[in-house]
Amino acid sequence: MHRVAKALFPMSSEKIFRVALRGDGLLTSPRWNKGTAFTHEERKAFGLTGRLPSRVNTLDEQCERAYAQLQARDSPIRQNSFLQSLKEQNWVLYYSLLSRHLRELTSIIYTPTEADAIANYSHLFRRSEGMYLTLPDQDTMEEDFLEQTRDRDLDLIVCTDSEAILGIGDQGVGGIGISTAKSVIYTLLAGIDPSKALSVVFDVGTNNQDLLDDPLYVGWPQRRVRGKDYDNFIDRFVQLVRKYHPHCLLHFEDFGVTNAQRLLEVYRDEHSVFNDDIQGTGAVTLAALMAAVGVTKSRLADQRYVIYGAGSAGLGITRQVRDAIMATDDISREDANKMFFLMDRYGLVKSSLGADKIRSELSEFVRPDEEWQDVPANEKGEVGLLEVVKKVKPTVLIGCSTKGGAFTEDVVRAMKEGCDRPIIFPLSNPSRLVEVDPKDANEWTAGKALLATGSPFPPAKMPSGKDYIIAECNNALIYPGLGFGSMLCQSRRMSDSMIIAGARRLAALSPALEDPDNALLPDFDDAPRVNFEVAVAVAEQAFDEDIAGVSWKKEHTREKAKERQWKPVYGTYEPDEHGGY
Ligand SMILES: NC(=O)C1=CN([C@@H]2O[C@H](COP(=O)(O)OP(=O)(O)OC[C@H]3O[C@@H](n4cnc5c(N)ncnc54)[C@H](O)[C@@H]3O)[C@@H](O)[C@H]2O)C=CC1
Ligand SMILES: CC(=O)C(=O)O
Ligand SMILES: [Mg+2]
Repeated sequence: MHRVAKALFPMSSEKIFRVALRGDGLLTSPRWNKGTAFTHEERKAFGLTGRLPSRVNTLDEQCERAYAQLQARDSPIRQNSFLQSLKEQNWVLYYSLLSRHLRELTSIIYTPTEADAIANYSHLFRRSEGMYLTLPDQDTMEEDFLEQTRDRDLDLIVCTDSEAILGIGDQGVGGIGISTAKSVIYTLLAGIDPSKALSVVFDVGTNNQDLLDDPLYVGWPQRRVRGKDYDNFIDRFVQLVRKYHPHCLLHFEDFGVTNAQRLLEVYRDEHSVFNDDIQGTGAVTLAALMAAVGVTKSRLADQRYVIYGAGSAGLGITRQVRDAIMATDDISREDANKMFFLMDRYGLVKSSLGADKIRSELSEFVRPDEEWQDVPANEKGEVGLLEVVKKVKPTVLIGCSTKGGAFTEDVVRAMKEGCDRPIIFPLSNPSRLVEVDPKDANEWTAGKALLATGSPFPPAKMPSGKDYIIAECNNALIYPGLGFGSMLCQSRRMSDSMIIAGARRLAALSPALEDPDNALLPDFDDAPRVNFEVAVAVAEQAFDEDIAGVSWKKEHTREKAKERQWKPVYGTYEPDEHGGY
């Protein structure tokens, strides 16, 4: 989208804009459209008088009407479509409505409902929502990129190759829906100006046979391209971002497990890149664990960790927590690694499984076979979760396996036998894939489990009759702040210490600090404040490490962050005689 209007003052605090659009052009621009909120003076000045009914509405009234229209949609997926179309009409109204019903509507535009919207993308398709880069068209990538980004000052690009979407696997071109949803969350929770964000899908084919067989599938109907051709395609794009938008944060979302960590390692020293499933999930889980060990009055280093599902999220969490243990408790990497027991679809990650099953990235965490000789295994020599729990007596059990119900009653009860306050985080999304319903885990542990989930769940009842609020340990509670902090200070990269600083700030806001029976993490309704605090901590850390790229000083971080935030409020428009820019 080309810029057609300019703010007289910086975007966040200004109220007056000179706008070059008129008539239908203005009404069909989601960035500038106000619908019935255009004043009579504006209607005259911009050729809108005959295009709108007479009454001028306030934003409050518009939100009230839109909310009633939304509620008339009888299913979450229809509500998702309604909100998608509202976004295409009027950004201020869309974001204002979401902000007013944050918890309720986040579940519609993000997990769990967005997973269904993505799975049905080709059937729900109405219009473009970002940049579709298809592998066979790569020779025109630079032209296509400039077509959409020329004259735009981008702060953020969210991209996906759609191989591991939200726990529902390979979704081909429909994965653009996760790029846009994550980008919306950046605006909603961190105030990123939506006109400075771009959503991208890399369509490198799909191995989802249902999509390949679907005549209405709108993506490139070929099997996934891998290897050098894939790497070159992604690299072309990253180099374009570096060339034209050197300060823009490049956020990777839902890449497959064979590419996610690898790409992060390749690019993280070159540019400010961030992998949300690895780093965002690692950070929010670290914060929840810090809060949980606060409740049990122990240290991260005192725990025994079973991580069930050793993919991007599982390994990201493991490394993040391991690094925090090393940094906090002066423990060697080798000793810290020994605290973790990783599991995947073939059971415990142990040495006899061999390189065909164990990805090289897991090598630090492979358990020696000798340790498991006395433990029952199946005919393939695989050790299951119940056996691992009985032997290890974990104090922490984290699920990111996409295996709904994997934490069975036997497993949870066995864990409770080994420790008084089991810390159980079934993090898989969407809700139907959760490893254990938190209500059950609470019941099987007589209310002793400290719980957090990836998608929203209703409170569980404690034996006292009090509600136990299930913390939503979703990376959305932290990634917008991590990203905003990095954009704000234009850090050359997103360092591990910046991420740990963000996690510490989030943990310091835990309601469980006030009362151990409270939720481990702040309520999602508080996510904007929380992400703001995270952003400030992250940017301040970048100054401390001397990787901030701005000329202002560290002590101005908070005020700069406030100034920079985009808010969904209408300004006053004046015609721009000179055609804007
Ligand atoms: N709460 C949050 O903020 C986040 C939650 N997630 C969720 O975590 C889950 C995994 O996501 P990613 O790590 O990105 O995917 P991934 O595909 O990288 O990892 C999944 C891992 O689980 C393993 N797995 C599959 N079936 C299994 C089984 N039956 N038993 C044990 N392991 C099994 C896979 O082999 C793979 O290694 C998804 O449901 C995703 O939605 C992911 C990122 C953030
Ligand atoms: C939350 C998220 O990033 C995921 O489920 O993949
Ligand atoms: Mg994700």
